[in-house]
Amino acid sequence: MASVRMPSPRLQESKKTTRPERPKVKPRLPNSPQPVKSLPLNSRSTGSSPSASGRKKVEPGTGRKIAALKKKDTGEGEGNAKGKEESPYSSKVSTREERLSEEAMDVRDAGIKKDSQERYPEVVNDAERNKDSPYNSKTTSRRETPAAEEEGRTFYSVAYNKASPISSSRSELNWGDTTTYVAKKKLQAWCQLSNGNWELGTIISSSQSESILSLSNGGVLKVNNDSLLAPNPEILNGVDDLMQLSYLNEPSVLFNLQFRYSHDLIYTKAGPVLVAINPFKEVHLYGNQYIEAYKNKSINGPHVYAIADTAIHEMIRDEVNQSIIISGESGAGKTETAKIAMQYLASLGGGSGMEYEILQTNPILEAFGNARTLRNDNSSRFGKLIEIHFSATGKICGASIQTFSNSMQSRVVQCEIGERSYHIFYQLCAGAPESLREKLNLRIANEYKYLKRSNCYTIAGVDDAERFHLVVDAMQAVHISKNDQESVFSMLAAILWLGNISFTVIDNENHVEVATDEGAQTVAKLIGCTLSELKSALSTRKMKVGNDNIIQKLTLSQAIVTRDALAKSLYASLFEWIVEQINKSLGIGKRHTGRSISILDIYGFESFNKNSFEQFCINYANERLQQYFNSHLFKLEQEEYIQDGIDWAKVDFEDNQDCLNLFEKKPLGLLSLLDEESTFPNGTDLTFADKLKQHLSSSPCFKRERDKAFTVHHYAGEVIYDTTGFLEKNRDLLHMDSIQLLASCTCRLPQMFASRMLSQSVNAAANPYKSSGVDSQRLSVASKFKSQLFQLMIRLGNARPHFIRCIKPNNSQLPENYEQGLVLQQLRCCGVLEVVRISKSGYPTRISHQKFARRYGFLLLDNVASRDPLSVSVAILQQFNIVPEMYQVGFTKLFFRSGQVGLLEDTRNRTLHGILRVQSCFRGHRARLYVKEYRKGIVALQSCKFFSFELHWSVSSCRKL
Ligand SMILES: Nc1ncnc2c1ncn2[C@@H]1O[C@H](COP(=O)(O)OP(=O)(O)OP(=O)(O)O)[C@@H](O)[C@H]1O
Repeated sequence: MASVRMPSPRLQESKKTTRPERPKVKPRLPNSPQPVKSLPLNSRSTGSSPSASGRKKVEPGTGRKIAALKKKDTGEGEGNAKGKEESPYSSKVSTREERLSEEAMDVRDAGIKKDSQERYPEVVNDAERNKDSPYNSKTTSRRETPAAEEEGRTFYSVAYNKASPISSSRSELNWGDTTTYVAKKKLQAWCQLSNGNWELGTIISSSQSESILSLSNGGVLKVNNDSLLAPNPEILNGVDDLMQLSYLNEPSVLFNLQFRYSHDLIYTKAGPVLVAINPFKEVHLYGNQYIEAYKNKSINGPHVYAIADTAIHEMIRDEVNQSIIISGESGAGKTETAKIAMQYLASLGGGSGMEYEILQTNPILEAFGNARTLRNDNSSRFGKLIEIHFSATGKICGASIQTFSNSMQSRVVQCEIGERSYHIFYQLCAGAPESLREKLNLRIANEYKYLKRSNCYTIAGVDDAERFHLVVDAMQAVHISKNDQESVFSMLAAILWLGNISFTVIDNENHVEVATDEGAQTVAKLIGCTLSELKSALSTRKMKVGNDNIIQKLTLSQAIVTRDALAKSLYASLFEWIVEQINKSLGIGKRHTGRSISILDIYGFESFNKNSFEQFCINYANERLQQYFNSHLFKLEQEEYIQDGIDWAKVDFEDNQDCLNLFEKKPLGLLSLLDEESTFPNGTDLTFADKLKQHLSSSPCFKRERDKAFTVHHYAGEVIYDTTGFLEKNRDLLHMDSIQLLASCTCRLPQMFASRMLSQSVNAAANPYKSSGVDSQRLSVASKFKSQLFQLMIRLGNARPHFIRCIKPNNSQLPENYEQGLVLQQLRCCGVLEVVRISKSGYPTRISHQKFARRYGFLLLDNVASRDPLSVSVAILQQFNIVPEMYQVGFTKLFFRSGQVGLLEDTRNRTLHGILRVQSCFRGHRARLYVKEYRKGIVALQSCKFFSFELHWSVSSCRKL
């Protein structure tokens, strides 16, 4: 943890010159008793208050508008809506006397409901129905909900009480010294269960150190008081920005997201970050109606559209490039989110036809770069940055795509049981027309050994043949000619047939010869070489020893490695070539302004039971992105503080430079040592692991493990890497004989691939990590990845970022299933909790002086009617003895440390609660007096009537007589 205490020359300068004088806050007089209109401050009632502590104002009506759009989309009827609005309060049956005594309470509840519905209509209505919500605990009575913000309401005076200062140690709720109160009021708190999940429990008894809580399943739990965390007021359930939470602890963040997710509100802001939870089902949040609504600003709740909208407007207004950085683990929804953002940009910047081409790149890239994995049926095995360029008038005029991959090609020859190779292979086998099938000698997928190994050929609900036609159409749209398309399909078929090539052992030393079968013959035909050239390239190796050229026969295992390396290399080159063709087609038009919006869809941090080279590269990339993310967030915070003239030097932020040094340092960093070991002919995964332990043990982010493993302390947690396969994957060698084979082919694509490989190996000669011998060592995979990453960081550095963090709620890819532990782990990994932490360590709650004065001014003893909001605010801070470290007074706003406003809010609520009690007592008393008088009057009247009746009776009886 690096505590950043930078001198702020800009701040100091502004202090001298432009800065208006900051209000002087009188030092607190610790021992002077302060009469304050409140109940004890250290305690809070059952977590419910209409807090306005949030930094951002909730847009009134946003949810209602979303709900209205949803209804329009789904055709939901009016009756339903009415049903939803039914209040549990309206059905309450009570006697007149009860109603009289509860009048004050009813007014209060109505206030809350009105306030809630105005602020979060969709959430409040649903909340009432959602009995399973952890917030809707049965033990929490609505009657305990404190009063709402209702400025116009008149209150009577309240009992005075001595104020307890809000101490710095109480930034989170501390139960220690409020035990009796806590137990008596049935307060709630977050407690962690043995399975790691958090639950909201009701405190039934509490001592100095421990509390006993009752849980929703009827069980009880004894926990240490220190482990209890404060819940947020109920009114904050489902807020659309986590920063609005008074208590920014993990369970509160988790449950707020869950609350929204359960209402199909999959997007939530975490300050500057958009959190998107994968619904794994169709949610009615997209389409033209929504695009129009976001465009017209008639709704502005958190959404990918809102992010894209901000990006496009800021690009035009400030003439600054923008980037939308989407990350998350596999299956979290990054690719879908990227498509949604592209859809919005295409809709806003469309008109030239280019937007259609850009959208058509998706089916191509998905076909060639996505595959079914155990975690995602449509998993992208590469990262991509799509940069969309705009003309001066804000119209799309071009785009370019950059891809990032670390050994994506290995999937071509091997993938796990139940997974698939790249979609395009299955699409080609299923959808190629007859003429193409004949030309390529195509078979069905399960006749190819490369596809057969994982024993998975189809994906539920996906028609590969149909997809093939979509890919062909998309290729057409991005101007890949019919000839080129055919060449691409020939390469794909050649790769498949390569896998079917078999070898015959010809001597005792296990040397082999390529069998002259259908496999070899078809490959030779498809790439345009002779059968003998192919056979020699796959079964022999030419070597130069001194001045002599020697031909060495390969053993079976060497031949298989050579064949597979050729297949992988062909696929990697083919993918690169396709991206290049797309880029040519999307080439930037003449009306280019130099302004762009880049969408980055990149794999998130990964930590599995077994972590290999792929996770090593991915996590390294994420460390870089995290540093960028942190420095950006920190910068944003800093800007706001400076703008308001407050001292921002007290904000800490997590610096991951040590971890980056561990990866990047030369010559003794993980990447350098990996490249060095990869070039040693005798280097093995074990010698690599030993070298790491020998040289890097002093790094704070490195830990030795047994055998071939080592641990890295990443920003998102510790990951144990197993070095098995590291060297081979990093070398990604292609035998020079194979390159020469491709160079000698008559077909255009293999020729082109070969010349590129040769030029890369020439360039690599200038690289200190070049390989020796005749093998073509292009740049090592890790080095190539690192240089791609540096290019990416340069591009991002020139743009203003917008972050979207995708979260996978469960591993089964099922809707309505929210696994707390899984979500929490991702929130940590993707930096959402870091945002929250940075905010917590700074001053996350910001309230304008006007709003603060209006909300809390009535608590002051003095008459403040004539005073300006700033001095009212300062007076409130003084009266409540809020410790100066807990807040800063800005020019326009007050900045509070986390939890401070929650405490102030409690005071306000208790005060209002007291007022209501006094009101109800008074009204009860008045009502009783009234009833008494009334009864007296009736009795008097009745006695009169009785008298007159008696008189009447005696007169008429007399008459009868
Ligand atoms: N907004 C959404 N609405 C509906 N379904 C979604 C949404 N986002 C994602 N999904 C579902 O989740 C699946 C996985 O999403 P996606 O492929 O975008 O994940 P990813 O994060 O890109 O994964 P990977 O890193 O493996 O490529 C999609 O195929 C889709 O079924």
